[in-house]
Amino acid sequence: MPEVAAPVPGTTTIAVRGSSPYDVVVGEGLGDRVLPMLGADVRRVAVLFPDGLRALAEPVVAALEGAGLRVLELPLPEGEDAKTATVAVAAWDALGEAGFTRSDAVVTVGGGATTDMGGFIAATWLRGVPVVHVPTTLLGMVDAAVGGKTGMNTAAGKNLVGSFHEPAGVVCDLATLRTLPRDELVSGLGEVVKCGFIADPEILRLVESDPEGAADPASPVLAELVRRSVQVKVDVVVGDLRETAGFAGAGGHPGREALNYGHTMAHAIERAEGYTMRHGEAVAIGMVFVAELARRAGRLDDATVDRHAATLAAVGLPTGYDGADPATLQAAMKVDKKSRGDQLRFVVLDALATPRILAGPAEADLLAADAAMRGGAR
Ligand SMILES: NC(=O)c1ccc[n+]([C@@H]2O[C@H](COP(=O)([O-])OP(=O)(O)OC[C@H]3O[C@@H](n4cnc5c(N)ncnc54)[C@H](O)[C@@H]3O)[C@@H](O)[C@H]2O)c1
Ligand SMILES: O=C(O)C(=O)C[C@@H](O)[C@H](O)[C@H](O)COP(=O)(O)O
Ligand SMILES: [Zn+2]
Repeated sequence: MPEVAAPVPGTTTIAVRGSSPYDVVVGEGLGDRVLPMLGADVRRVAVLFPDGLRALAEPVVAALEGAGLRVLELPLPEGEDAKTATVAVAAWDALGEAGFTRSDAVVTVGGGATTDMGGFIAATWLRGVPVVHVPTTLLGMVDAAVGGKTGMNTAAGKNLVGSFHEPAGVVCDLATLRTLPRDELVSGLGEVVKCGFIADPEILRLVESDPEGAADPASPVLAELVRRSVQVKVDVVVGDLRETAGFAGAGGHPGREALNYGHTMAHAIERAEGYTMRHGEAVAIGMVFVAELARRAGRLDDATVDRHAATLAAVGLPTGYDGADPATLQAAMKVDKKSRGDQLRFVVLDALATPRILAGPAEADLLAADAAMRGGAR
């Protein structure tokens, strides 16, 4: 039985109390927290990481080997290049060759692309083996590693193949953010700001009052933003893991779909740009677009709409896009998972922290919001 690690001072544990409960720990120097999360029966672990992040994966590998587990290292391509069927097949082949069984597990070390793909491989191997995520980007910590959405892209679009597979635990070691390039950290702030708009306005206040601290891995402001954003995500997913509440009409709140705020347009832009734009940057633009759409549809007040671009720009996120034409973006949005038949469905705000669904918006409103998006700063 692995020993339970003593709490490190300054470490926060956020319990995810769903049908498969697990903890998200946030703090510094948490390398020893992975082992106890794996469970007592695990004999062998596949550690998946982008090849360029070997230095961050090695201490995790050493800790597992030091505890007597056998480790299979599986390097993945960088970033979005990992989220392909070819990479999934190669990983399944490697697990098969090594004879991985249900007493074995997966650990991911990397950004959201790595946790998405590693989570998908864990979800599909033998119909599901345990996975512990060690996110090393801000975006991975506050969003991708938590909540069990896993997946990859196909030629038709972003995240179109995947599954819900909750992790056995998530270790957010803030020390890993020190090597993260600033642009990647700022990209993660796109999802942080999203959490502020859909659920926790204190996040917006913290970002607006100290945008420098928000982007500084050594700042207590960033640590507080991580804790608050994880809490937002946890609160949403425990109520609607499989994203079905929006259709049950749960008091108008769209359930897990709320976390998709800004993502309908973001995923369309990412696809149009061949996945070269960072996800959090695309989400920032997507939120500006959908706030404008909500204004045009008479759903959201001017001050809250304008706050989107102001807050995002304060941390250096883009607020406009003038690439692919409106028809191309609209066609890409049609394959979004929120669509039903030919009808586009968007998460909009009716007020701050009041996410709701806007189904089948008027074509004139879509075009006006698109035009407004093209006027923003990149
Ligand atoms: N499953 C979900 O709920 C969910 C939520 C949000 C986003 N996502 C997905 O997450 C992905 C984006 O994740 P991301 O923004 O973390 O990007 P990413 O995983 O592509 O990582 C960005 C880059 O940073 C590098 N990197 C990671 N950690 C580092 C570190 N500590 N030091 C130096 N370099 C480091 C990576 O190798 C990569 O090159 C997208 O595919 C998105 O769809 C999933
Ligand atoms: O966890 C969720 O649910 C989210 O929607 C979080 C998003 O930030 C994330 O980008 C997610 O992968 C998008 O989901 P998708 O179902 O539109 O692929
Ligand atoms: Zn996202």
